[in-house]
Amino acid sequence: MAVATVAALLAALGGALWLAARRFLGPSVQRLHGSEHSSFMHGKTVLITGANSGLGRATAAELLRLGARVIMGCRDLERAEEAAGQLRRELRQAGGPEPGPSSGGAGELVVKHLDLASLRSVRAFCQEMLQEEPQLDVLINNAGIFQCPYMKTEDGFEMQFGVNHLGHFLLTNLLLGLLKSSAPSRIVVVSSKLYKYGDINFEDLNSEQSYNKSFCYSRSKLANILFTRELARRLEGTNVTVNVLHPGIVRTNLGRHIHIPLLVKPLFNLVSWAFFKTPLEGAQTSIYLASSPEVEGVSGKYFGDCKEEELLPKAMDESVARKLWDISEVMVGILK
Ligand SMILES: NC(=O)C1=CN([C@@H]2O[C@H](COP(=O)(O)OP(=O)(O)OC[C@H]3O[C@@H](n4cnc5c(N)ncnc54)[C@H](OP(=O)(O)O)[C@@H]3O)[C@@H](O)[C@H]2O)C=CC1
Ligand SMILES: CC1=C(/C=C/C(C)=C/C=C/C(C)=C/C=O)C(C)(C)CCC1
Repeated sequence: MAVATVAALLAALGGALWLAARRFLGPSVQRLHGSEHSSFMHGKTVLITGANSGLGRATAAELLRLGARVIMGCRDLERAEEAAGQLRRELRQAGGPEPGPSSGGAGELVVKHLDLASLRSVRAFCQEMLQEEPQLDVLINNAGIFQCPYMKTEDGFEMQFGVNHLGHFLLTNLLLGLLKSSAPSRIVVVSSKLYKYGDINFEDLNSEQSYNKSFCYSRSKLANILFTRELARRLEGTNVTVNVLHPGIVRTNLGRHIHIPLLVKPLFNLVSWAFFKTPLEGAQTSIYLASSPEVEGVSGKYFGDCKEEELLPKAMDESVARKLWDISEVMVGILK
């Protein structure tokens, strides 16, 4: 008995040491543009949805470091201002570009209210953008909600489809004119590998007949990819590109709706700490698509770990993409 206990303790200790070594001694994140500050994105204005947390926050931090002017489109202004304050402090401490009248916007961070679960909010946000912003070089559709209980948006859409797809669909469409007049410009869409388990059921897009939270998340992420491919087709010849990515499995707040019993939570935390990407690691493909000259002119493609990847046929079905576009236009009330 004593031998078994000692063996179990030694195994646990060995496991913990191995995990710690993996985290601390493993390769640190390979930053795309080096660890030094640069003016790579100087003069560019970037809008990131959901930039107060996780991948969006890490993407904002890196693009600021590269000299961009970043607009954070967030639903909770208090959380957003808190994140913005931290980002500004981090940038200052690291000696990044100091925003001011002569900086040309470099390192400037702007917070704006945007609730993607409300078409009214999306419209008001875009109106403000069009009034105040003379240019928009990069739009990053990053915000997302994962496996929430059945809920509806202000306009009666199932929440995951409403926020992850429809809110961003309206946002992008209302900002297209500004993106076109700022060309060359880019749109980056954050999807997920879990798209593989989704289907577009046109008969019940709001999941009123049956709701499966995993399936609905996957469906919304498949919609992100179909939207990207249809938009790329529509944007041919405009010098506005649109690409979609999966970030890998990343330790963020996305799992907030997953219920884990209190007693096993520390174990889940340990596992996610050891095996998930950090937000900075997960954000690399978003940063790459937003800023790298390597993808200039590339459009309609799917990326992971900063490389193009193949899609399943269901994500490349042009007739489904067109039908989804048409129905989404009706759902969000875009008048032609
Ligand atoms: N983490 C992962 O492993 C993976 C993430 N992804 C995708 O990455 C993206 C970013 O998620 P991640 O950083 O992980 O998760 P987080 O939960 O950390 O960030 C999500 C962001 O989206 C915002 N958001 C949620 N609902 C709305 C809304 N109605 N209006 C405006 N903003 C909203 C959140 O705001 P608030 O803080 O106020 O809630 C938050 O800022 C998502 O699209 C997700 O699907 C894809 C694959 C894997
Ligand atoms: C980080 C973390 C959690 C897990 C989150 C997960 C598992 C998120 C998965 C997201 C994926 C795979 C999204 C794909 O699009 C827990 C266990 C909730 C609590 C401990 C901290």
